[in-house]
Amino acid sequence: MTDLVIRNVRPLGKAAIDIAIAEGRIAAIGPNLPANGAAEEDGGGALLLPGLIEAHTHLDKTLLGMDWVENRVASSIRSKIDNEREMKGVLGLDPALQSARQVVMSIARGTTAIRSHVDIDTTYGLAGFEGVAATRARYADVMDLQIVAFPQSGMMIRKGTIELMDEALRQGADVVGGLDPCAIDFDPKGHLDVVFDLAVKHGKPIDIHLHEPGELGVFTFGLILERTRVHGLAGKVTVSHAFALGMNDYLRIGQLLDDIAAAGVMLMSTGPAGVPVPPLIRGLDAGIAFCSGTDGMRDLWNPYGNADMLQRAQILADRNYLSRDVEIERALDVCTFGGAKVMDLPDYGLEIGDFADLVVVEGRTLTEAVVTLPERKLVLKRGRIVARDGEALVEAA
Ligand SMILES: Nc1ccnc(=O)[nH]1
Repeated sequence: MTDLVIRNVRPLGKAAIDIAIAEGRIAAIGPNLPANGAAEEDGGGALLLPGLIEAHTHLDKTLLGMDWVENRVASSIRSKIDNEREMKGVLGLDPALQSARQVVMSIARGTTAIRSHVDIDTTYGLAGFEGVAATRARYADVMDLQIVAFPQSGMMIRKGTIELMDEALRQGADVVGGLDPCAIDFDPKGHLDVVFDLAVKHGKPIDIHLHEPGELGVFTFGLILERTRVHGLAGKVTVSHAFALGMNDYLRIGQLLDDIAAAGVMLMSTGPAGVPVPPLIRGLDAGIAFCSGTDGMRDLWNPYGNADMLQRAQILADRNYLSRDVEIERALDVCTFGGAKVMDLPDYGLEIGDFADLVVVEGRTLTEAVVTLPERKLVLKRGRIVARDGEALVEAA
């Protein structure tokens, strides 16, 4: 039985058709579909996209909805980590409430799946994980939420963190995180052996923050690729940020991108200004799966971000100096199909049988939508309308 028919939408910019939805999935695609008494929505000739995928953020620590906090921290990663760990307690940040606020903002912007890194450290223990896990349960029918157990303050340099990581994974964290094995943890072999051992023990994928620049990051990449091959984890390992791949040595980086593709390691880039970034088109052409994300937003690291993955596609395209429509569409693809691949989301897409995780936006072409960032007219999760005209239909408080 059909539950909903969305009329006159253009899937990925193609010719206008109707979409029928039944039991949370796309049941039919074609012109003038019968409603058979089901609800109907008029798409008005707008674009139809699969749900946007937020594949890298930090839901546990956004300050959304709280008082403004003046950022006075030095720009080094070490300073940000230490400042944040201290200030979270001072501010009384509540990971369950804060993550709920960002999830609702994401829904309003058309995101239907989120991968969030969540801090695990010896100061707060599993509090962040428990808060975001509560949010994951609360919004389970409107958002796919993956939790990465993330040793933000380091693992080898803070005794007791490994045990907490293990416990978070035992309690249902979905992904094993890691962070700068050399630059923050001062023990690349120790750090990566623990990360890969935890992944094998719990049967979970890996997503490692790698801010390490240049030679240092290239060195760490070698260790990650080696372990990915040895453990047979192709398609299960993501390296986030990967700034080293922006290094100005095209022969070397070209070879490394090919090695990353061959190992089945995936990449996440937010397209930040001011730091080198992995070359998107070269990486995609090498066959690497890319995803993107908002990263930390309105938090103690930086004041920016609005959880809009359409805007993220624009930032990613702009940062990679893309101006041709076909290339800008590839940046959008990273924020839809790329994220779904990295997160291993089943039945994602716009084919019959896929989950009806959908976004309707104005735009003559996909590139125009990336450029103009229209309000999301309709957002559906598993066939249910969860946002309309830019407003989420679920609440945070
Ligand atoms: N970009 C980042 C945000 C939060 N934590 C990190 O380690 N990195």
